[in-house]
Amino acid sequence: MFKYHCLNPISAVGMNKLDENYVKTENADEADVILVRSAKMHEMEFGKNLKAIARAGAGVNNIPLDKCAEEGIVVFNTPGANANGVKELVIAGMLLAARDVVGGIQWVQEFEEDGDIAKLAEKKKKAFAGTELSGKKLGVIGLGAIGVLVANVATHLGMEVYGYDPYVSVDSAWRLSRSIHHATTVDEIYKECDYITIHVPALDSTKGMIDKNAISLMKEGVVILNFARDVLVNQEDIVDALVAGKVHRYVTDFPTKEIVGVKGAIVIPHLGASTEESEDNCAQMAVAEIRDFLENGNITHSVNYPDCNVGTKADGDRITILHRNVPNMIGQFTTLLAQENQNIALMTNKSKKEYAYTVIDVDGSVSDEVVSKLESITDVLGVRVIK
Ligand SMILES: NC(=O)C1=CN([C@@H]2O[C@H](COP(=O)(O)OP(=O)(O)OC[C@H]3O[C@@H](n4cnc5c(N)ncnc54)[C@H](O)[C@@H]3O)[C@@H](O)[C@H]2O)C=CC1
Ligand SMILES: O=C(O)C(=O)COP(=O)(O)O
Repeated sequence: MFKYHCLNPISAVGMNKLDENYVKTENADEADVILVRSAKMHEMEFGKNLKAIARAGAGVNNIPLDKCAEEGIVVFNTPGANANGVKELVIAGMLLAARDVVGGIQWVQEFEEDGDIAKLAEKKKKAFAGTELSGKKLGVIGLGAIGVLVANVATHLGMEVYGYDPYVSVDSAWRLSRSIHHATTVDEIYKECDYITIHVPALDSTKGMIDKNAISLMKEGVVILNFARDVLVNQEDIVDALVAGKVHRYVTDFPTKEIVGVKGAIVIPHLGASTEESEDNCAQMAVAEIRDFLENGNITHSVNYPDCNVGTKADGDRITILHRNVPNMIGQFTTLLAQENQNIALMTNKSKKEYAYTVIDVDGSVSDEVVSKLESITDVLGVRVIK
């Protein structure tokens, strides 16, 4: 029996895939697994039973990944599961920036009842007119799940698309339309493009990347779209650029006290992934990941431990060990199991940066004493036996 706790509401389409072996708890301290969307977890203390955190979504900057790794907690996300939802809103954002659709709708709503709205609209409409996307240059920074979709669809709107991502994955590169211009520096995007959209994670290396220096390289009247994270854009600098007219529109999915109410800012209340489809996709993927991890020890889409898939367990016990990626760990595990007269049927070890994961299937059953001995090995961070 596993206990799960939800820090945000998670779609029932996913939650319904948890069977009778899973029970909900309102007490995070006793949970085996926590499901979360954007709730901030940095200040949380984690209970001793916690084995996994599943982020039903892409960005994991709300979760203390290293602290979790050190406490033997595997953190998962759901790559690509909400990318289409975000892509569609980015396109809407570009259209809202191109013409003053929002201003026009507000004007109609505020119209006094005794006037001739049809006649007045024809006089007034020039105030809300704009430009078309077709023929404009779009720069996409970050060609992951979302960036690739945005880049490809923009080509169908007649835009000339520039893409920049020095770490692009092979999968993303395969998915990218051949007509996308490969920018080798981010400055090329800043200098050439009429619309610039960012789709990178919030990391130390990306925070504040759109600042006054970056903006100074951009075209007069550029449109910047940020559906990734507020911290990627220096809030003071973007406000100054909007006030000065250098940036025509800043479309963001992240309200901050600095940007709300600034002329030229189109601020959306973090709706990128808030579609039925994205919420269902994320929840289903998150639940599948935690079930496979808790029931079989397999890791898929972890952001702090290596992925590792050894299939379902055979008749004997399966030992899973989370540990630091340092020499002689496997030697110590196998020596200990040999001393305990355990025959190893299967063994896999995977590593990712500072952390590693070893799965060992034995023919027999593992005692609590063996688990304690494994736990006491230096650099071991978590041991579990799946019976
Ligand atoms: N508004 C919303 O509701 C949503 C926002 N997001 C945000 O969007 C971000 C991107 O999401 P996905 O595309 O799904 O993630 P992803 O991980 O598939 O793609 C991120 C891409 O950024 C690239 N990258 C990293 N550093 C870079 C740099 N300095 N310059 C250029 N490229 C760089 C990576 O190589 C990768 O290809 C997430 O991290 C999250 O913060 C994601 C989903 C929903
Ligand atoms: O997946 C992401 O990174 C998002 O920003 C979506 O966040 P949400 O699940 O809507 O709170």
